[in-house]
Amino acid sequence: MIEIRNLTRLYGRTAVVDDVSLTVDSGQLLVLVGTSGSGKTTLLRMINRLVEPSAGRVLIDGVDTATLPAHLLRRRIGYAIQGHGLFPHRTVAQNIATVPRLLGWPRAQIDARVDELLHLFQLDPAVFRDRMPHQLSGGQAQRVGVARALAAKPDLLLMDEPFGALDPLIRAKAQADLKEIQRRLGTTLILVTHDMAEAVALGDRIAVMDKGRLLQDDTPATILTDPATPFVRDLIGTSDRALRLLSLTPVAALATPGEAPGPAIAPDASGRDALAECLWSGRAALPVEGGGIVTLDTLRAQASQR
Ligand SMILES: Nc1ncnc2c1ncn2[C@@H]1O[C@H](COP(=O)(O)OP(=O)(O)OP(=O)(O)O)[C@@H](O)[C@H]1O
Repeated sequence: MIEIRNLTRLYGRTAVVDDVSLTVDSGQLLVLVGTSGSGKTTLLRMINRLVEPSAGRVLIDGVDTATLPAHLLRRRIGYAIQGHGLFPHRTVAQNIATVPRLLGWPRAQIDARVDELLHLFQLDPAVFRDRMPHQLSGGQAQRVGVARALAAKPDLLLMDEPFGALDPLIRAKAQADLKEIQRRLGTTLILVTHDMAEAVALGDRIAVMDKGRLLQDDTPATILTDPATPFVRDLIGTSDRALRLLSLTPVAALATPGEAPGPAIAPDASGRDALAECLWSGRAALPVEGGGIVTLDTLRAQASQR
């Protein structure tokens, strides 16, 4: 569990992070959103002490991080940034191996871990192990950056706009992969993004910042239906909030008894997918694989402010 207590960072007399308190449970994915310059990166970097707080504390599993040497703390916390930050003169394998080597893992264990991660990110080790960063595409480099952050199996992973440079298709795939990996490994994850769709797709919780202050910290559904301030409402955007809300719910949770004609939809598709299929095929109800139907009426009720 991460407990951020009254964290403040001053530059000169300006508080760029201003008395922020937040708790992130183990295994949770918290997304930090906010306008440019609102203090997201500074808050993130105070957690691994790349930036020292001016006031306040960070506790990881009850231990005050100020009591640990900063370089040891950073080896325990994965950190991935936009533009990947790979070491340009080291191979992909050497980049991924950075923290395990610092931690003194045996050679064979490091090699096995590098291959495991390359497979996980769909990069064939035979092809990519010995490549240099300049021989990678932007998307490949970014995946290697995330693999490096995960290498030593950190319990906590901090990510700052990790998918910023990816095209929309690869980005959606990378998001799905990350969520799956995070669930499987039970990693606690704090991720900064500008992209509200990404925040809604990934976050167990979304924390909204403005001018160094935390405005709201809630589930995506509550942020969408009950924004705490006009700023939060504007940030999440009002035009497609109904669709975002639908994207949060799997069809299985919307199914009701009954029968409907036409091809069935998968139970793990989202309500948004179901709506799109209804509109596209001109149907008012779809059968759900495994039983039941999802109707336009149910989708309409789900998509409105409750
Ligand atoms: N080393 C520094 N010295 C002085 N001011 C700084 C320093 N680092 C950050 N700031 C200021 O602190 C504020 C918050 O910056 P921060 O990078 O945390 O914001 P952000 O929300 O991550 O922004 P973005 O979304 O644009 O990355 C900005 O106004 C920035 O100019």
